[in-house]
Amino acid sequence: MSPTGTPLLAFEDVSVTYRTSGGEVPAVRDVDLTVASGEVVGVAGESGCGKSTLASTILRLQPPTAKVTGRVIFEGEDVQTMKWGALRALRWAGASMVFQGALHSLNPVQRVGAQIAEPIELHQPSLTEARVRSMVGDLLEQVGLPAARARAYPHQLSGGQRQRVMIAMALACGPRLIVADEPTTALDVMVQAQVLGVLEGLVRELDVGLLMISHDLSVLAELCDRIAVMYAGRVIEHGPADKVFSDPLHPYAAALSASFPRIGDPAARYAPAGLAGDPPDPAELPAGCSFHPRCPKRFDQCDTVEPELRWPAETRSREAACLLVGPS
Ligand SMILES: Nc1ncnc2c1ncn2[C@@H]1O[C@H](COP(=O)(O)OP(=O)(O)OP(=O)(O)O)[C@@H](O)[C@H]1O
Repeated sequence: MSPTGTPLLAFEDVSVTYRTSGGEVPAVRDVDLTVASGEVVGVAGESGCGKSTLASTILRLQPPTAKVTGRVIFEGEDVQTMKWGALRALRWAGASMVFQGALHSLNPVQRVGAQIAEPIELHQPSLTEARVRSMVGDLLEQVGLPAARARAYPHQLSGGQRQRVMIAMALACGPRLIVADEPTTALDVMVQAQVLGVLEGLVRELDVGLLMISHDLSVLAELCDRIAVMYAGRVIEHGPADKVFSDPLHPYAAALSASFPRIGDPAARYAPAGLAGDPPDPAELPAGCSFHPRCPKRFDQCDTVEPELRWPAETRSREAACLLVGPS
């Protein structure tokens, strides 16, 4: 929190619906979540649960077919309604994003130094070329690369080095928030740990907020202070990272936490333990709890009642949307 108690980022009852030829797709539903300065918050869930859609609203990057309701508040201002000038200032300098797969995000025919320099030049056009070059060198060193790598093209770097370049780029304009969407998914486990270590170290050192999105709860458990687990567009569990991972309240969070520690078995890493089937198509959500068709603990009421995200009395800092958790 800031000294005034305002979080850096706050999703307030945020829902996102895509208009498609097949009808409305409710990709995100009623999400409340905050990130404070210096805090690392994780968003977990299987593919299609709405993680990236939620993240896209922070910089108003959602496609025009998406309708956002609720409020996405960054440093006290609603990103979804702010004027274009304020939005331009927000992107890179207020909040920046690190996406999955640096190979696709970086321009293959431009040296990486020039790519890191671009947002700096955009936001501080008065800086001299030499000053920008020196800032780029410093940024590369901050992410553990020699400054001379600025002259490399993306294909001359390893996957881990490219992802470090993406982190350097995200830091270039001194943002207060970094949003990292599956930043290390394409990397092998060792390199993944190194890159995540760099990211976390910098966030803590610079007192930047980090919203980290991943399907891998074990990765989030290592880095994050808090984790929100999403299913079918909703947050279904939220609490301190170690608790959500080691002692999950919701049966879906339990399945996610049980699936990922199996290093070296890539197929198993992505399948939540003991769960049959796939998450529902958001356009055809089941009645009641969206998770009930896959839930090992389902009982009759689950087919008709959609549980609210609530604070169980015995675990004040945690909440879960399950009829088995807390008073019904
Ligand atoms: N532009 C779009 N138009 C229509 N539906 C979309 C669009 N983008 C995403 N969706 C749908 O919204 C839902 C949420 O997708 P989203 O990409 O946010 O999930 P995710 O959890 O980030 O998954 P992944 O990890 O695979 O990116 C999915 O059902 C997806 O098919």
